[in-house]
Amino acid sequence: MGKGRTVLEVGHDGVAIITIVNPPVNSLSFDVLHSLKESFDEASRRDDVKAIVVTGAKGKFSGGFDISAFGGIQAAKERPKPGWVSIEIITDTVEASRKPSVAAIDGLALGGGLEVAMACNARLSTPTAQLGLPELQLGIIPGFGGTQRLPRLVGLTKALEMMLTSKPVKGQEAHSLGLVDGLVSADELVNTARKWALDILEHRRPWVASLYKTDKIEPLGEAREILKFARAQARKQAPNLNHPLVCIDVIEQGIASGPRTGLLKEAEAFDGLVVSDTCKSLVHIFFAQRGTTKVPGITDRGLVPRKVKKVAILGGGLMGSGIATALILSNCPVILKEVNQKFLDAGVNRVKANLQSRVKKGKMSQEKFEKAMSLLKGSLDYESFKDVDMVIEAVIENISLKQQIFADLEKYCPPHCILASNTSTIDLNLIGQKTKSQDRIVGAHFFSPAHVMPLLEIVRTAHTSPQIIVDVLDISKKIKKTPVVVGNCTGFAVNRMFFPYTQAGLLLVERGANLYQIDRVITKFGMPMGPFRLADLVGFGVAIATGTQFIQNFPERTYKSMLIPLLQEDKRAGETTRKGFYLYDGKRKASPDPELNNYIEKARSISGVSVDPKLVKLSEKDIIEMIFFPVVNEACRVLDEDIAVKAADLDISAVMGMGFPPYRGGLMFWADTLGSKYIHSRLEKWSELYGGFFKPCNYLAARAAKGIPLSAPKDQAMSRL
Ligand SMILES: C[C@H](O)CC(=O)SCCNC(=O)CCNC(=O)[C@H](O)C(C)(C)COP(=O)(O)OP(=O)(O)OC[C@H]1O[C@@H](n2cnc3c(N)ncnc32)[C@H](O)[C@@H]1OP(=O)(O)O
Repeated sequence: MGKGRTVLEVGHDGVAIITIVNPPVNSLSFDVLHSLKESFDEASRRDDVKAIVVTGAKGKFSGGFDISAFGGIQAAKERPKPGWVSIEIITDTVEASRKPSVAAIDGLALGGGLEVAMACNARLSTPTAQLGLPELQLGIIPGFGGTQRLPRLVGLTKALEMMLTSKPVKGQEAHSLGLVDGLVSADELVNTARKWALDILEHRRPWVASLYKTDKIEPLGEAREILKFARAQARKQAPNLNHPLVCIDVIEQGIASGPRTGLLKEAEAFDGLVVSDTCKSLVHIFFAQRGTTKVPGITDRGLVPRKVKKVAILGGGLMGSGIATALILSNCPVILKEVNQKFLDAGVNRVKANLQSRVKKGKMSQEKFEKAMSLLKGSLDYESFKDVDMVIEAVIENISLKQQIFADLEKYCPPHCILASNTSTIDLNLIGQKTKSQDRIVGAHFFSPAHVMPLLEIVRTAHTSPQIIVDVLDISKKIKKTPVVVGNCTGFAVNRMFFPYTQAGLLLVERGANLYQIDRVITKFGMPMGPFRLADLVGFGVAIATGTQFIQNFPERTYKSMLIPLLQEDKRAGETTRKGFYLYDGKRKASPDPELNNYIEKARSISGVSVDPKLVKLSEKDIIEMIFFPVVNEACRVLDEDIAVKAADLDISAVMGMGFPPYRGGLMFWADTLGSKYIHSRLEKWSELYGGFFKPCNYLAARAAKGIPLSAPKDQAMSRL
């Protein structure tokens, strides 16, 4: 069975409508591309066809090249010659057709989809359609002529912005940029496009080949300045990535040597990038992100999510107000409950401040701000909880307080209501102990700031009903969070994986490694912050509280350093006190503190360890491995205990919860590029030298023994073990 096609229909007016059909997003598979060429050839041949309209089925023009075909391209021994799509099909067949063509764009025209549209002689779109070239997000560059045509349609600066940020523009903006020639409502779209195509034929409208447009392109000297600036920006923003620079080079080639040379250079560069590790990693992340909502035994039962029309939040602190902000931003009415008027006012003001900062940045209109605020109601009692569909508890981490709250909720909320807790450390079974509603108790673990961070851990206990999980998955989609369904344990998936990150840092520093060098190397690897800068940001109060949880639950593998408590004792509690591992100025700029050595020496003597010359001169590679392999080891335990459903979910958790660089494919994907055998042997060695903290877990040992990837599903691995 083929993967999609185009359908050609010729009307009485002599206009051939070529429709791209490949659900769900009409992506351009090779079958679709071949069929597009055949449809154009047929339309050119047929005497009854005067002009052509290209459109997409069911309100979507096209989501671009078929990303699921990348794997095949990467594995293929022989590949078609560069440019057979961008030159032979898109340029020499579509754009060079003897009959004028108009793209009728509804829904989306992304990547290859927009590139096909740009090769047509005019474009019409609905005001809300999304148009963009997001290829860089996948580690490639536009490969169907986008690097050449977009600058010629919208100018170099805007084209660079659209490609380098991968952000689409809406039809309305596309029109003002000159990317589309007219805005039309969805019902009128195809009919208007038909007339437009005939108008071109009859010279009532211009017949434009975008590839040869010159009016929007700056003269070469000026263009080179703009490109130079873009290069500097790209190097600064993504120092580990090469493909943004390749994209800029390809654009430059087209401006300097002409668009056809540019097309060829684009095709060659695309062919090189599509097989790169960066592309493989980012494509993995693309599918892994969409895969988190597929939970075996839960989402395959045909359950339909129930509508959540109103949510109550308990606690207006940092987390509660952030969660309330996320909900009202997605048009969901919220009741925010606090224990007294002062706290309630503070909570409502936090929500207000969150939204106002959007208004200030120009991301939100005053009207939308007022609309969002009108969805928030404060409350000091449970009276208004009678008709809520979901409650999210976000009070301080105190077991008996939470137990009381859940017992109250059972009394005041309707029986269908989802009872969620945002706890990050307390066992959900304990929280629900005083209720008979264990089946509707679920964890909704947001990350701070909750209205900004994209991840939501949905924590299920052995009693949580599948319907509740399906409901919360649906809510996460509505509030634009990526959900990961995890099991109930200390730290769930993200905090559990994150814990050894700082621990490894502390162990190394006590044995003589340079703290600031560790942070530098880890940041260079691609993390937003190294373990020490992060600990400063989170604050030592939280670090010590979490540490206590881990010592209680995982004593055999928790490294008990006194460094953080010693600093805390001296009122150096991290960034909020302007002193932690670093010193902070008024602008939050961190600088190293020579006095830190005194604390390190004290901690060293308490731990009874001495400086190890090997650890004083660690290479960058060693630092990366000694910090991250314990993280990988913990992730293996998380998988072994079925806390996470699949390794790809941990990749997404690492990328969205920890800031692990997506271009390395997430934690487990990255680990598999190094191999289970290698990781195991390194950990084994270090555990002999430095103790149980590094000891490889059984899951890792078993896979290393047979050379099985860490991310291979358990059932597949079992058959090989
Ligand atoms: C040579 C060319 O220059 C190269 C290219 O064109 S590369 C491709 C460029 N295009 C893109 O990057 C767009 C990628 N897609 C997206 O951003 C989003 O999917 C979207 C905006 C199109 C739709 O978003 P949304 O409505 O939230 O639905 P979403 O869940 O993401 O996607 C729906 C399904 O379509 C699939 N899909 C989306 N775009 C696809 C694509 N280009 N190829 C293959 N499958 C695609 C998704 O995997 C998902 O499948 P699933 O239901 O089995 O999980």
